[in-house]
Amino acid sequence: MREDTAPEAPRGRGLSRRGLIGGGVAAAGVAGAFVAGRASEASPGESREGAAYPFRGDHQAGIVTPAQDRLHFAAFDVTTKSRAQLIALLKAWTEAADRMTRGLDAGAIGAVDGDSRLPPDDTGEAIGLPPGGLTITFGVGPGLFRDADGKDRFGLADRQPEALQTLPHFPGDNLDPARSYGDLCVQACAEDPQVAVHAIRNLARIGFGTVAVRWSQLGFGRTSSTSTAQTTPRNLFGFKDGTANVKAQEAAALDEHVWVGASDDPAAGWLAGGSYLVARRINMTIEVWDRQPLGDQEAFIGRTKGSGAPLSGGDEFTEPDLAMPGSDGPIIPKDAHVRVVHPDENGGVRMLRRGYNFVDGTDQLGGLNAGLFFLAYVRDPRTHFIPVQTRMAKVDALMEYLKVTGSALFAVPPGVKPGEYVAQSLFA
Ligand SMILES: C=CC1=C(C)c2cc3[nH]c(cc4nc(cc5[nH]c(cc1n2)c(C)c5CCC(=O)O)C(CCC(=O)O)=C4C)c(C)c3C=C
Ligand SMILES: [Fe+2]
Repeated sequence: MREDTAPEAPRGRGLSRRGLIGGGVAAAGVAGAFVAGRASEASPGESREGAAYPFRGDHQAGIVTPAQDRLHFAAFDVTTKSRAQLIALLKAWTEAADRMTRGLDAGAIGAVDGDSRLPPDDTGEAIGLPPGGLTITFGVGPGLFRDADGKDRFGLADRQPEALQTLPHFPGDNLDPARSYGDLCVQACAEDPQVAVHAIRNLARIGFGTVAVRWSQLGFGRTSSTSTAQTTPRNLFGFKDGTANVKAQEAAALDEHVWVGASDDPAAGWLAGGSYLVARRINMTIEVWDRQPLGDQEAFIGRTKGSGAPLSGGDEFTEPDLAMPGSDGPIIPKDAHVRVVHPDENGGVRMLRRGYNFVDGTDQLGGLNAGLFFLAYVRDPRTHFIPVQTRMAKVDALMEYLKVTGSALFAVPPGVKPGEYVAQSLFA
């Protein structure tokens, strides 16, 4: 077995590296901050195929990191009863994730250099590919703490955050349990779908016998910007999405709305510097939407389809004027999405959205099985998500075109410091 002694300076393909040509990847720094763009002239705030983001830092990468174009998200059930085995898995996942985000093979031996009588410690489909801006973000679900009968599973029950509970049933929810919940989650984002899939596949492989994939979701065409340097992408309704998102540059807003504070929950001090991740698989009835007049589509959203400007005027980044009168009530209708979810109508709360479009083939009627895989990071789902979602489900004009088929909530531990493993503070 060969040791990979210099992971920061990989030694070529067979040397457990995938596609490194030159340049370097810094070993330390803020997780998710831009480190190096080898294949391109990427600048801070932009995400490119050659980019590599440090896995370790104060916060996990993949939250404020400029949203990459591709997603593979997986939720896992923990199948072991052993706390030691669970911790061993988290250590192994940490090591593999750290390596893969550098563009290295998941294991030190690699996909093709090992003993031919043994399975390789990397699956090989990312051979030759650059790091692809890969970030891997881990979360823990309510089921990790207590089983369905409320029994403590791993001696963690007294550390379960108050806010980490199964989300309530909302009007419009049509949940498939096979697309919902989970004890652990992994969000892999990259510019190349093969890099994201490779990451999830190898983590699932490493977890064999300890965890089992419960559900997973592929996504494309990020439906949010998380950096002011990014242009705003479009969702499958054709509208710019992410304009008013919380962005990486808004340090005060991140502290107020995204990062869990040290005194937020006395039982869950381990989560300080982390966040909560809401995942909702939202099917969109594309074909019905496509038959709506342009003016109606814009009224449902509250913004113009072309520029993304609010119906009250200005450009994309002009604040909506919710009081401006129109010919029949306010110019931004009372049930328009941007009004219903606007902070001014929701006690000032904001969220960091990081969703992706999905198309999972066609349904039985020949319609696209498509929609938005909604991901949002919030400081507390009880204040920052549940009330907004409740209001949306009751009054939002968009709801007629949406069906929520999957739902999950995870606590996302703080960043992994050098020498630590992911979620170490939970087990300390
Ligand atoms: C409960 C939270 C939200 C869900 C669920 C949700 C679903 C959803 N949204 C769109 C399209 C757009 N959303 C936009 C803005 C926006 N959406 C939410 C929350 C949820 N959306 C918030 C908090 C905001 C920002 C509001 C603000 O601060 O002004 C927009 C406008 C552009 C933008 O600001 O991003 C669009 C378009 C769809 C299609 C959808 C479900 C499939
Ligand atoms: Fe929205």
